[in-house]
Amino acid sequence: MRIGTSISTKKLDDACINEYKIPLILMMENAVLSAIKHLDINLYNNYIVVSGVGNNGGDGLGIARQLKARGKEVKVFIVGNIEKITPCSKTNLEILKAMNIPYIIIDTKDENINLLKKLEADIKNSHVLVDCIFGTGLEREIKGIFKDVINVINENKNLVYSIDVPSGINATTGEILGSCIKADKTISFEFYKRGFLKYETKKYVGNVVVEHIGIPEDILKKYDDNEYITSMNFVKDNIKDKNKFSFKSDFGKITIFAGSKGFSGAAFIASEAAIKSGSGLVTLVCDEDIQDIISSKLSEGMTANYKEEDRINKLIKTSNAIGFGCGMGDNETTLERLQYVLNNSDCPVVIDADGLNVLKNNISILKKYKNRIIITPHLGEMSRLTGKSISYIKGNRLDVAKEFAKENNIIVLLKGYETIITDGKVTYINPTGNSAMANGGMGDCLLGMITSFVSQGIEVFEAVICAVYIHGYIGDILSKKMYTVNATHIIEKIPSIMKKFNIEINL
Ligand SMILES: NC(=O)C1=CN([C@@H]2O[C@H](COP(=O)(O)OP(=O)(O)OC[C@H]3O[C@@H](n4cnc5c(N)ncnc54)[C@H](O)[C@@H]3O)[C@@H](O)[C@H]2O)[C@H](O)CC1
Ligand SMILES: [K+]
Repeated sequence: MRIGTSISTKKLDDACINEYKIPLILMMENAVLSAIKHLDINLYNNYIVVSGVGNNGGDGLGIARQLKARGKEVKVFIVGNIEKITPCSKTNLEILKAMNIPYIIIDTKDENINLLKKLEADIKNSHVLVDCIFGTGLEREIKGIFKDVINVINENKNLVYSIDVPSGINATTGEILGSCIKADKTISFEFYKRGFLKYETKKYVGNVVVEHIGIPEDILKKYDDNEYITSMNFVKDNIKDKNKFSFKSDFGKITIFAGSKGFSGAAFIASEAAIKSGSGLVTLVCDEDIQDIISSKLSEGMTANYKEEDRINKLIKTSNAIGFGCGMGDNETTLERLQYVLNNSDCPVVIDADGLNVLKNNISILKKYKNRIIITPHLGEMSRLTGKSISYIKGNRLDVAKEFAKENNIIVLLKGYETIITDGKVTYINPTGNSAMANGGMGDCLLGMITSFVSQGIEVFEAVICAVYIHGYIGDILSKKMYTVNATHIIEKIPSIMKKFNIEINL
């Protein structure tokens, strides 16, 4: 699914009108019919539509007409300077008049206390309010009567469904411009709006659905911002099929550097996750004093310790992918080991945890190893790497991740709700995963999965995207029945869920 901004929406509109001669009113009607599908008309009978005077308002007037045509009770409020109504909205208003659908204008010029009271009373007698005050055209702080109307809706709300965006959100940045509708559901058109990715907007957007409104694919491609939400089909298309002539070397030989005294669990989880994700040969390199404990648990994996220099050199040279960092310790030795691995390998290297901690004052070393490093920081690690505060990164996650990836020629996976995966040019947002998974070991499991996926012949960037998706997808399935989902629960499920993704494409 594509992510877009107010600017991309405007570009699409212009291209449809000018290049493809598609009249705006036609796209508006497509938007109206798409929205109707999500207004739960089988459940409810009384609707209120609150429209502005822009095209988002026009969508609302069309929705009111279509609801009426389906036998629903509809009351319409139009807020704003009616003289400034856009041509398409005006057309829809004329049709409403002709159909004798009642509407009330709350004009910016008038004294409106009584009308606000009327709105409040009508909301109380309705089932659903459809919010069409502002869409992607919102451009400044909301004040006066607009703010009053939004407050009345928020204070008296029954169910609120917002069209395209909850009125009050800047669709591009996610900034709340003074006041904003708190929607239960947002029915957005063509793009998942970039602004919805900002954590602070989650309480305003509710559930988001994105609907197509008939914009030709050529135009969408032409104005693509290269930012997407990962879809299940993307993952299915990229999971490799195992054919009957395969050998274990075809499915990725990997080495994982992880663990130290007191942190053997991290090493075990990362290695086990890699084995269960389908790597043919997994070797864990760890400190000698934890090697035996891990060996006894890791039935299908091999282990080596740092004293076995020749073996390690061979492993580094022959691996299809290397995972590095979980539970290794934030110290000089870890940094030396990381540099050794990077200097002597030429496969993709996935770096997490202490592998990232030791990089915090040594970022420049990444630049030497073009296009084959994947870092997987959470917000705290990203803050240490970039020197930017956690709150700044939280508010600008997409841009911070993209900039860092571009600057250092690496793939950045910024963990969190809606994990970001970017190489600086193309960006994917992961929609799977949940808070039941927020516990120790989950990052180690993800490192193992990513390293394994990368080793199996899927393009590196795509492999990372798929691993993150499946990791969260398993968590989502398990969390339906489990209050807490641990890394070991995820690991157990990897083979059967991967099969599910794989079978469905081969049916
Ligand atoms: N291709 C598509 O995606 C289509 C989208 N449609 C819908 O159209 C809106 C965007 O419409 P637009 O007319 O550009 O903007 P708005 O309706 O959001 O409102 C603009 C309107 O409001 C005024 N304004 C802006 N900020 C403020 C403010 N803070 N206070 C008061 N007034 C403000 C501005 O001056 C304009 O008058 C999109 O979201 C979709 O819902 C169409 O359906 C066609 C296809
Ligand atoms: K809206």
